[in-house]
Amino acid sequence: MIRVENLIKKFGDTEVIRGISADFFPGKVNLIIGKSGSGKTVFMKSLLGLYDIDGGEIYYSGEPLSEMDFKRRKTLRTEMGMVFQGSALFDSLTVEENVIFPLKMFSNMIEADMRDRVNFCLGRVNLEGANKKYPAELSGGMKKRVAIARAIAMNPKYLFCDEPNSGLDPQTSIVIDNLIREITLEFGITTVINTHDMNSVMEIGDNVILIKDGYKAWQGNKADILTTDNENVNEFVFTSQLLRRVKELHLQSSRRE
Ligand SMILES: Nc1ncnc2c1ncn2[C@@H]1O[C@H](COP(=O)(O)OP(=O)(O)OP(=O)(O)O)[C@@H](O)[C@H]1O
Repeated sequence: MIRVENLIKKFGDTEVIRGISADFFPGKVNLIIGKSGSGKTVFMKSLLGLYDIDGGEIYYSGEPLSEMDFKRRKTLRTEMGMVFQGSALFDSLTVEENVIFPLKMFSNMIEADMRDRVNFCLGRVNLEGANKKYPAELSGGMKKRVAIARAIAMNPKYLFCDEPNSGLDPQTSIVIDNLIREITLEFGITTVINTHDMNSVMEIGDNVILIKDGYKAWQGNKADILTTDNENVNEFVFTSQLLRRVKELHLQSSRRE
């Protein structure tokens, strides 16, 4: 579990994250949504310990991040998987070399066990047999799946994904969303995803946090989105005609029941 208490992050005199508190539970997909520039990336980088924060605290399984020394932070890093925008694979390495990379860097496993783990992870993302391919030979969706396989190679407790669907078509996005959700549930991972993608929110949003101008403007789940009268949610989520219509129909049918 990750607990964030009254997180504040400034750049110079400008407060970019303005007192956000939130709990992220294991086995749940937690989505951070918000307009461009609202603070999603700064929030996630703060969680990862990439920024020194200016106030508040982040707890990993109850342990304050600010009190972790270098050695403890390094161990924590091995408990985190990351899927970056654009997949961030090493182009000169094969699929299996990409996935084995964190194991070689951070584990003491023997080579045969590492190979087994790589094959398990590639199987889990339905990429059996792709071991010897290079990223350039893969589609965008396949690259994302390799990135997910690499992110789970170390059996992480926490998984962070920054815009995992960027550059993917809607159908492939759903495949990736569902894969992340299945893995989150199956391995009891605490997953935090930054996204703009409303399809993702309605598909896998167990716990959704809307950030506006650096503060938490709303929190709920995908079902709550259809019923809330929070103006910030409606402004952000229902800019799409289609979603607005879906919400109207949903409210009409619940009034009839
Ligand atoms: N290193 C930095 N120095 C100064 N200001 C920064 C820095 N990084 C981000 N900011 C500012 O913090 C605010 C939040 O930025 P952030 O990147 O978190 O937004 P975002 O919600 O992730 O946007 P997007 O969806 O476009 O990625 C912005 O006003 C941005 O200009």
